[in-house]
Amino acid sequence: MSADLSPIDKAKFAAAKRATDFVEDGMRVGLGTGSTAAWLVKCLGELVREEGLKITGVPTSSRTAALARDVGIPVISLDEAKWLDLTIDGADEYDGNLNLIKGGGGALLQEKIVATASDQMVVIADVGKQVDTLGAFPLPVEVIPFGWQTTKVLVEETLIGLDVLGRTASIRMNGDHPYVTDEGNYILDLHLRRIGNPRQLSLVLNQIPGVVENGLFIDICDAVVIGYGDGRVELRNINDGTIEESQIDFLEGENLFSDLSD
Ligand SMILES: O=C(CO)[C@H](O)[C@H](O)COP(=O)(O)O
Repeated sequence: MSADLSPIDKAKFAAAKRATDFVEDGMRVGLGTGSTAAWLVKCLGELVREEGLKITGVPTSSRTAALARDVGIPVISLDEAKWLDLTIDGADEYDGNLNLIKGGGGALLQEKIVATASDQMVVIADVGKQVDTLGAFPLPVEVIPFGWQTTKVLVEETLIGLDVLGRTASIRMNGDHPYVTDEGNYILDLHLRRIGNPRQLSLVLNQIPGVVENGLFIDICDAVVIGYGDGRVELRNINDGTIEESQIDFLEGENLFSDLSD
């Protein structure tokens, strides 16, 4: 059955499965959003249903909340949990310092709040997300709908003085209308190509009126689990610099592979 999965899905599954090793009984766990995080939620659901793992999940989007409930993970809000032991989430890019671009799935605001409210954040990703310098992936910036076109101009003008290669922003669309986030906001995607100073960019963007949050995660991620299509996984820990390698057996996912939906 695993032969039906694309190499990229196998890599995502392998990273997600390995990341379940971080989850222990009694933990409050932030559940990320996206196709890699969906594998994690499915793997955790299986552990809850079949091995009696006792966790409480705090989802980072309405999509993840629905999936978590579907697979049997008890779900509470961040306000109910207040603080989390661990968040596991995907990413659009990660660099050597484990700084991230997130928000390709439009959930960056809840994802950043939840990850920041966690003792530990672990990113799960296929190796294609690894970059030397952030910025090839368009940087998502969540803005309030009121005056968004003015905010877009302000954002583009702000980029002029910064260490980036591209300086245009586009409004993310859903068919004929702007894409609307779970918080009722819009997303501007910034086409920067190269971000020379992610920390500075993140600070500057968040000072622009109308900007709610940006998709740069600086000093938030503690470890990344990198999956490969052949089942190999690498765990890179930013705090102690260690790299651990292991191998995931795809037979462990047989029951999950019948449903590939996010
Ligand atoms: O930030 C995100 C959603 O807002 C996702 O984590 C990111 O887009 C990666 O998604 P995928 O695992 O589907 O590649």
